[in-house]
Order: sequence, then structure tokens, then C-alpha cells
Amino acid sequence: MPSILQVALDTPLHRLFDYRLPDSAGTVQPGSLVEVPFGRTRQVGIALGPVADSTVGADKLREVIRVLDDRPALSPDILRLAQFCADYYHYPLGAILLATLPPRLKNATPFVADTPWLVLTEAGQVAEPAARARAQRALLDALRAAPQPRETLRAQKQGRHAAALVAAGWAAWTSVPPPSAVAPRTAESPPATAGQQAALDALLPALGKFGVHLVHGVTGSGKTELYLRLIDAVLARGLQALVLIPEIALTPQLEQHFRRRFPGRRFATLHSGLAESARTENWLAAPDCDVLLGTRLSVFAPLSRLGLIVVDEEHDASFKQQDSLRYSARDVAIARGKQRGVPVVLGSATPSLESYAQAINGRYQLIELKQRAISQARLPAIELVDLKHIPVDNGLTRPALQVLTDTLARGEQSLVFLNRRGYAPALYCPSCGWVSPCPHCSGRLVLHRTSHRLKCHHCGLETRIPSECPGCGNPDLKPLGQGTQRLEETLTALLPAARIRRIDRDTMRPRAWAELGAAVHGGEIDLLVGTQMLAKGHDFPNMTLALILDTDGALYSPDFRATERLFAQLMQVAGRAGRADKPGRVLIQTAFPDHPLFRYLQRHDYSGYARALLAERKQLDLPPFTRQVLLRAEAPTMAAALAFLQRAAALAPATADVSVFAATPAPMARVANLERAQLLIQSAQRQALQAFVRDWRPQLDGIRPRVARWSLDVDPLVF
Ligand SMILES: Nc1ncnc2c1ncn2[C@@H]1O[C@H](COP(=O)(O)OP(=O)(O)OP(=O)(O)O)[C@@H](O)[C@H]1O
Ligand SMILES: [Zn+2]
Repeated sequence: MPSILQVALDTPLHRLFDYRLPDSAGTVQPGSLVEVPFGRTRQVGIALGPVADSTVGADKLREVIRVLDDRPALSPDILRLAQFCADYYHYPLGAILLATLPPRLKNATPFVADTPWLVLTEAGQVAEPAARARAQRALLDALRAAPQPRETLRAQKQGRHAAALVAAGWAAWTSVPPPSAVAPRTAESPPATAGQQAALDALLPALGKFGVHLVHGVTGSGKTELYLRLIDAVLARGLQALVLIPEIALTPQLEQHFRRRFPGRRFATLHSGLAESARTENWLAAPDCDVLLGTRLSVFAPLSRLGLIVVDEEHDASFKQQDSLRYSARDVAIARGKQRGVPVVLGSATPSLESYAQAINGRYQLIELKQRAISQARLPAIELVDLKHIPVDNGLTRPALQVLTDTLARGEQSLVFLNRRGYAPALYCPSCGWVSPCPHCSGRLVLHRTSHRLKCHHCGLETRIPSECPGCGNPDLKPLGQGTQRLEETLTALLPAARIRRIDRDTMRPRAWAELGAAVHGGEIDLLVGTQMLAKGHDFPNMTLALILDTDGALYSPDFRATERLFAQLMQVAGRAGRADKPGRVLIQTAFPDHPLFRYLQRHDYSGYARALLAERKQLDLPPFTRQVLLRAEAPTMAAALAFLQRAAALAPATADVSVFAATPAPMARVANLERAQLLIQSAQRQALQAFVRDWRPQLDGIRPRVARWSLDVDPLVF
């Protein structure tokens, strides 16, 4: 009887694959990476374990090519977490498992040997190729032979081999001191506020077991300090903390803060902005680090001594991945906490209604920080500028300009928020009405003046700015509406003395944030103009004014989450003002000052508005009172996309507890030449909905004619 190994591969197929294991391979630990033949190619897969029997005939079974024992195996808890995701998101296990690995480890070429080596001689010269190859072989042998490779390599670090190891991507194995060698010191921290202390008193006893704790703390209430104290307690027990944050931009800032606070501790960061080699190194270092700080993908990082998971700004939409595996890192974090028996702390000044509802009904522990941490700091006064009565010029009203001028005169900083990047949302022909359509999408091409382009923010198309109207030849084309570039231009003209900096996706690279932070703190900037990037987590003590332009589009949007999102965004932007000793002020330009959202906002009443929205959702049978799954289809024609969905609806198992709605065109109906349609499925019972999709999904594979693409989105956030 040959032994048979079950292997997960990165394919769209919802199945696992059996391979014959040669006797020479010995026993293979589940989670090991193996190279196997697949069709006419070879693939790296994850060994899941031996199986007694295979449906494939013994003569048809192909053989494992080799076990990649030069890299660590996925731990059992990651295998379990991936299995949860496969079941919950109805996505192939193999694709999930391979996606958790940094790209370098997925290469079948020997991991150590394929990377460029820097081998130095004793004299510090770069060694000649033959010597390099010898050193490489010697190190590989050492790695294979060493009963405890890390120990061995650590010893070698003293010698000249260190550089070679670093270059080979093994830095993580060598530069990490063993846990006992670290003498933890905690840097000076301010005395906790009464609110922070009360929160700690509630949270500390929760360590050591699973539970979800929602920290609802007003902007500037010192949630970061609370996390730090909690993490301190976790590290003192010899355990690790995983901290998930929404934005790459915030990592350097936060990392610096954490490092200063815990000198001598081992940190690792993971996010998609890291170079491949750094990402691989950090991933390898994760099992030995004390604190892992990262964006959503780090929820799958290998952490052997996990003791706490923190999800900061838990309401943020970027925790949800919008393609391939459409997971919510917040929800996966909760699943991981549950599997590992570890507490999960969700923090936000504006929690998602999903989380807040769970806190109200008692499933999550609700912890509130109601005051700003700095004793003199008050929440800012919020005023509305009524656009129905006050004229706008280039997007700005007179009162808005006046407060900007006053703030500037006092030597304080301001923030101007406009959630639209580019110069203008469209280019317009006054004579024939042409409005820069994207040839491939249902959206408009956005005018970018700085790069002299028209750009589609949906499909990425870029063209030069036409010198005359493509419709009628009129040479006098006009920008339509306001974007951040235009606003920057206007403000520069109106406030020539102000030092202005624009912050949006066109200007910011992750590295630029540290420099920006220093410039704002150092008083080198008077005015920040930007998109929602500005709204997240920044703490600038001299910033006293937040000016918010044109957010009305969201007030009457058909998206049922639009008001929730707008409210959170406005609260977050407003929350950047007056965080220290100087009082803050917020001005919002709106044509709908009577909208109830503003009443709650002016009272800083998150919980009042959240409860009002929840009551509405309950009445309308919307999430979080119902669970949703969206089947999305894309095809060259809308008719084909809809036909696929109608066929899918006809195949739906009849279940009393589950409603299947009519297939409809997506709100953004065409992107990159594909028409998009969707079919909504919903149920008050998660279990019923899950069971429904489990039965239904396999049938979708068989629908003919096929569409270009279809996918299931469990708990969809964007429609
Ligand atoms: N116990 C404390 N004593 C004095 N100052 C504190 C204390 N805790 C936090 N602070 C300060 O209060 C300010 C706000 O803290 P922090 O940025 O953590 O707030 P936050 O709750 O994360 O806010 P947001 O949700 O707006 O990002 C920071 O300048 C921080 O240094
Ligand atoms: Zn486009």
C-alpha cells in the first residue's frame, strides 16, 4: 500500500488532490509545502495529511515531487482558520491557504539558494563566485542538519555568514533573539485617565479567554494608550499581540510609537506596501515576535503564542477585501480569537452598526471612553453652513474662508476635507453637453491637472486632455465640480501666505507619512487639504479647524449604508480638531442642514444616531438584522449577466428561511467593458443562509452559457 497524501492547491476548484508519497519522503507534517505535478505543470501546494484511500485509482495517482523542507510549514491553527474561511466564504481551501503565504515561499525553487547571496571574505571583500557557492552549500547543510536551526544560525551570526544569511532571506531566523534573552523595559507612559483605567479594569480580567470587547471611545480619548497597556499585560505573560489597522499609511507612525513604548521587544509589520523580500522576512519573523502590526492580511500571520487581537478602527471598510477571497479581516480575527481562546478587542470612535448591535445585545462587551484623554481637550463645536442660502465660489463659501483666515492668523492648523481626488470629477463641454465619459465604464473620466491626464478611477484608463470637445469641436472645455487638486489651487490663490499640503492617493506613498507627520507636528504646514486618508487616526495637537466641503451626495444615496458611512466619516474628520489644549471648531457646508444626521453629529451623539439607524434597519429588515450574500456576475452584455443570475435563482434550493431577490444591474453597471449584475440572497438566520449557499454553490459551476466572471460575496459591504 503506497501512502497517499492529500494536498491543497491554488486552483478555483473546490476540491483537494491526492498524491502518492514516495517512501523516501518519510512522514510529512500537515501544513508542509510540497511540490507536485499538476496537469502539465508543477505547483507548490500544502500537505494536509495522509488519507487511507483515494477515489483516484492507484495507477493514476501521481507522485509528490518533493517536500520543500527548506521553509516552515503552516501551523495547525492557520490550517484551521483557513478551513473556517473556506466554509464561511465558500471559497476554495487551497486558494486561501496559498494566499496566506508571502509570494517568495510559493516558489518551488529552493528558497535559500535562489536568492542572491552576498558572501564576504574574512577581510570584508565580496567573495568570488566559487567561494560563494561553497558558503551557500555549507549554510544549507547547516540548516538541514541542525536539530535547532535557529540556534545554530544565531551562533553563526557572529561570524561573516550573517550578511549571506540576511541576503538569502534568512534574516528572520538569525536576528531574532530568543524570548528569554529579552529584558523587557516599558518606557514612561502618562498616568491612565479615569476612562482608560476603568476600561483596563474591565479588559485585564478578560485576558486568557475568548471574548469580543468593543471599545467605543470618542475621538482623541486615548484608545492607543489603552491598547498599549493591554498589550503590556499580554507581553508580560510571554504572549504575543496582533494589532490590525486599516491603513498602510498608519503603520510607520504607529510602529514608531509602539517601539518607543516597548524598547527591547520584537516587532514585525505586515502589509501589502512592503517589498516582497521584507514581507517574506517579516512573515518568517512573526512566530517569534512580540507584537505584529499590520493591515488585513496579517490576520493570517503565523503567531504561535497569540494572546490578544486588537482591531483598531474596526468600522473601516478596508478590512474587507473586495476581490478573490472577499473576507472581512475583523470577522476573521474574531473567528481566530475564538479558535485560539484569545480575547479580541475592537476599537473605534464610530463602531460599525454590526459590532454596535452585538454590543447592545450583550454578545460583545461594550467599553466606553466618553472623554478626550487630554484633560483640557473638548470635543469641537460643529457648525453648518447652509448652501441653500449662502453662495459658493469654487467650492468654498465666505464663512468657510473667514474661519480659515482666522485660524491661520492665530498660527493654528486647519484641515479641509473633500473626498474626491483629482482636479475635477469631469471635463465638460458647455456647448454640446459632453461630459468626459469613460469608453469602458459607466463612470466619468476625472480631470487630473498635475499629471495632465483624464483618468478613470474604475478601470485605470488614462488619456491626454483633449484640446477640443470630441463631440462638437468646441475648444473651450471646462472642469466640472471640485477635486482636491482644484481646491488646493483655489486655496493657494486665496490664502497666499498659507503653507498648504495636499493629501490623497495621488500624492501619498506609505513612506511619505512619517515625513508629513513630522512637518505638521513641527509647524511647517498650516493647511492640509485632502480626502478620507486624512480622517484616519492622526493626532495633531495644533490642528483646531476641520472644514468639510460637499458631502451631500451620501445623504440621499440608494446605498443603505451611505448614512452610516457618512456619519462615521464626518465624526472622524471632525475628531481631528481640537485634540489638545486649544478648542476645536468644525464647519460643514451642506444644502441639507435639516437632515437628522447633523443633529446627532452636532451633539457628538454616536450612540443616539446608531440606535436610530438600527431601528430603521430593523424595520426594513436590513443588516445587521438580516444576513446577506451577493452573487455577482460580469459579462460582455447586461443581458448575459442577468440571464446567468436568473438561471442561478432558478437553481436555488427552496428554503422557507431564505429569500432570493430579483437579479439587477449593479449600481456601477459597467467597468472595464464588462457589464455587472447581482443577485441578493438574505436570511435572518446565518446558519440557514450558510446551508443554503453550501447546497447552491456547486450548481453554479454548471450553468451554461458561462459568464466572464462570477463570485459570491458573503456579508457584502459594497453593492
Ligand atoms: N492617559 C493619558 N494622559 C494624557 N494624554 C493622553 C493619555 N492617553 C492618551 N493621551 C493623548 O491623547 C491624545 C489622543 O490619543 P489617541 O490618538 O490614542 O486617541 P484615539 O482614541 O485613538 O483617537 P481617534 O479615534 O481619534 O484616533 C494623544 O495625543 C495621546 O498622547
Ligand atoms: Zn473606465
